[in-house]
Amino acid sequence: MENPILFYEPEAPYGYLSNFARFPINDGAVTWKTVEHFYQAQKFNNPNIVAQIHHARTPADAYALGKQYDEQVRTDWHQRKEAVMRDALQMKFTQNHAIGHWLVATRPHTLTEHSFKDDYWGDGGDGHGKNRLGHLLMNLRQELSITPPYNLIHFIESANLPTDWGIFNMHGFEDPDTGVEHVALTFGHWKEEESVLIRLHSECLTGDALFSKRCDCGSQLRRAFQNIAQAGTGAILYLRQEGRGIGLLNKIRAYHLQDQGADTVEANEALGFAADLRQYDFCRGILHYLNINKVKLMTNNPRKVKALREVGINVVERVAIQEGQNVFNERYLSVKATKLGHMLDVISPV
Ligand SMILES: Nc1nc2c(ncn2[C@@H]2O[C@H](COP(=O)(O)OP(=O)(O)OP(=O)(O)O)[C@@H](O)[C@H]2O)c(=O)[nH]1
Ligand SMILES: [Zn+2]
Repeated sequence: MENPILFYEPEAPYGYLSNFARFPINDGAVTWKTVEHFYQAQKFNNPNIVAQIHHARTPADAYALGKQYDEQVRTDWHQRKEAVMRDALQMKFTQNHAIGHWLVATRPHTLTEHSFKDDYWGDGGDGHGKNRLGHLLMNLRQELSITPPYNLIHFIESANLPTDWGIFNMHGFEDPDTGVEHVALTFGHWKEEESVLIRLHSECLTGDALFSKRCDCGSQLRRAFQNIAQAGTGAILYLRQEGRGIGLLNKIRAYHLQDQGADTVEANEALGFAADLRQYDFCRGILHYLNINKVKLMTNNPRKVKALREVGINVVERVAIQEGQNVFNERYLSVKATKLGHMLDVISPV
C-alpha cells in the first residue's frame, strides 16, 4: 500500500472517514446522527442509556455518555465490538452514496486513524496502535470496489463551474475498464426519492464547441442548461461518446461520406460500425454517486430511454428537447426520426 492517508478530525481533509463525521445511518429501526452515536449505544442493554446516547446532540456527547456508563457495558462487548463497527461502517458508506465512492477513490493508500488517544481503533499517535478502524475501512473499500455500482465508474474530484446559467458543480469520473473520462454537472439539491431533471449528453465536439449546424447537439446542450437553471435542480451527464461512440476522427470520416450523399446511418455502416455504439451501464454509477434514483430525461431518443431502463436507471418521464433545427441538419434530423426512432417534429427536406 502507498503512503498512508491520516484522518482524525471530521473537519480536516478526509474527515468523512471519521466516526464523528455527520453522516446519518439507519439500522432498519432507528436513524443515528453518526456512527459514533450508533456504536456507543450498542455497548448497553439498558434502554434508558441507549435513548440518552441516541439523543446526544454531538458525537462527542455520545462518546462521553459511553464513558460515563462504562461499568454498565454489556459483558460480551469486547467480542462484539468489531462486528458492530463493521456493520456501522457498512451502513455509513452505503447509505451515504458519495462517500462510498470517495472511500473507493482512496485506493491504494493505507487508511490510518491518527489518534493519540486510541491505540485500538487508531494508531496511538506514533504508529504503535492497531488502527483497527483503518483496517475495517480498507476491508470495506476492497468489498465496494468490486461491487456495482461502485465498480462501474471511479469518482475522481469535484469543482465549481460558473456558467451563463448559474454556478454548477462539476464532478469528474473515470471508467475503470476503458480509462475514458466523463463529467457530471449538477445544479441545486435533491432528496433520493425525488425525480431529477437530467440530460445524458453525448459529447459532440463539432456541435458543442465548434458551433456546427450539421447537428442539434450544441443547441440541445444550451437548452439543457437553461431548463435545469429554470427548474432550480438537475444534472447534465456529459458523456465522452463522441460520434455515437465511434470517436471524432471516425465521425469526420462519416461526415465525409455524408458530404458524398450517404446518410448518418449509412455512413457509419459504410465504415464498418453499427449506427449507434453507445453504452450507458456506467451511468448507473454516476447517478448513484449523485444520489439520483428517478430521472426525468431530456431526450428525443426513445432508444436512449430504453437503454437506460435496461441498465436499471428509473426513467419516470421523457422531456422533449427539440432544438437547433436548420437547413444544414434537416436531412440528419429526418434520418434520426425515420431510421433511429427519434421523436422529432421534423420538417422533411424538400
Ligand atoms: N457517427 C455519427 N455521429 C454523429 C453524427 N451526428 C452527430 N453525431 C453524434 O451523435 C451524438 C449525439 O447523438 P444524437 O443522435 O444527436 O442525439 P441522442 O443523444 O441520441 O438523442 P438526444 O438525447 O435526443 O439528443 C454525439 O456523440 C454526436 O457526436 C453523425 O452524422 N455520425
Ligand atoms: Zn452533434
